[in-house]
Amino acid sequence: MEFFKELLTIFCTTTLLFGGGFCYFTFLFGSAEQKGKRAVQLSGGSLPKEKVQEGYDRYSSFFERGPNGNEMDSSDKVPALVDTFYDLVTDIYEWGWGQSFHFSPCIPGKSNRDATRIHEEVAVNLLNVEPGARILDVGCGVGGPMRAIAAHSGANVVGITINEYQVERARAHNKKAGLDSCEVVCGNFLKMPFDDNSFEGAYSIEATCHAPKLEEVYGEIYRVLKPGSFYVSYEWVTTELYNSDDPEHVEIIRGIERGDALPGLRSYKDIAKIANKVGFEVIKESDLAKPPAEPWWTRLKMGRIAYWRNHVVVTILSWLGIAPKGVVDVHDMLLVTADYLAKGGDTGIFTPMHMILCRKPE
Ligand SMILES: C=C(CC[C@@H](C)[C@H]1CC[C@H]2C3=CC[C@H]4[C@H](C)[C@@H](O)CC[C@]4(C)[C@H]3CC[C@]12C)C(C)C
Ligand SMILES: C[S@@+](CC[C@H](N)C(=O)[O-])C[C@H]1O[C@@H](n2cnc3c(N)ncnc32)[C@H](O)[C@@H]1O
Repeated sequence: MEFFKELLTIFCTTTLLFGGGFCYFTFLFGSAEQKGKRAVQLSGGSLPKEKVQEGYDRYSSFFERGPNGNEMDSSDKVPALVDTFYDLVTDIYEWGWGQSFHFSPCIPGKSNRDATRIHEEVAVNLLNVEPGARILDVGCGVGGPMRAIAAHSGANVVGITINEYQVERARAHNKKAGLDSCEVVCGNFLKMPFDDNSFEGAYSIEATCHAPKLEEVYGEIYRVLKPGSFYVSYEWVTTELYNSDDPEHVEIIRGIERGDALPGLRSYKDIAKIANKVGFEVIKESDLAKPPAEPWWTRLKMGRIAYWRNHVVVTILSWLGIAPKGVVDVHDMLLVTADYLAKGGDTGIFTPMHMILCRKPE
């Protein structure tokens, strides 16, 4: 009898320890840095749970076909694929990165959250808009930048994203923040549902890199801006250090494209030419990653241990049937992507913050 009692005590203690440990791991450690999502809430966006694996397989097979091993070259398919990509990654991004889906230079003594906000405020400061002005966020994600920019500038921000799930998330965050100066629309930025000359400013943060032809999205932004107003963009580009004859460079850039749903990274040299082509005057252009800015990829590298912990959390949750099947593959893809992005930063061949400031002439 005594023996059974002891056995029961050992069993209960072990269960408690393991169960408690797992919950702690998942709910506390596994929670979003900026409290957007928790590990147990990971979903496949607008995709039904049972379609997540299929969505991932469809996404990854795109990069195994076509010229250069990248079927994203056939541009009419890109918006739908980008939409699927954001169904797959939005929750993981929010969980592991926060509500702003972009990089920013590290600022010694400041948190990642502050450095992110400052990078967003830099963009709207360049637009020179008055409080109450109507401005456009091209490719707004779940609205991290939009909320920071509306609060900082007093402008009314309209965001557009192709992904329905992001619209839902962004609206919920806006409501929670009590920001009625922010509005979110679901649509394609290559064909925007807005009138000509209807915005007093526009910005895009690490979003137009998804456009197969930059002139299409820049042309649309030009159309909806009022004459005399400004547009600022943070572009993902290859830098002057990129050498297309170096197989290591090519591998890094392909790795970035594959893990970030990009139809093909452009060279920094193309951006101003395209802006001019659609009618913009180019006021300023610079790579915000250049010194004295501190490396933007430090944050990615610092997170490596956390990403491996996340891998364990995602694997267990998927095995328990809490997270959809397929989430493990998506997370694995992001693990690899993080390495390619950090290599792009280390070698200096890639920047996610090539800034261009344009003006629509009067
Ligand atoms: C602008 C774009 C997205 C940029 C970044 C916000 C994201 C690029 C790579 C993403 C991540 C990589 C590793 C993930 C990690 C394995 C996981 O555990 C937690 C989330 C990551 C850190 C995730 C977060 C977002 C990124 C940094 C592109 C798409 C144009
Ligand atoms: C990396 S996220 C950046 C989001 C936001 N700018 C931020 O910094 O948090 C890219 C965004 O561009 C959007 N996007 C990509 N292609 C699009 C398209 N054709 N039309 C509308 N939005 C698009 C995605 O849905 C996503 O919201």
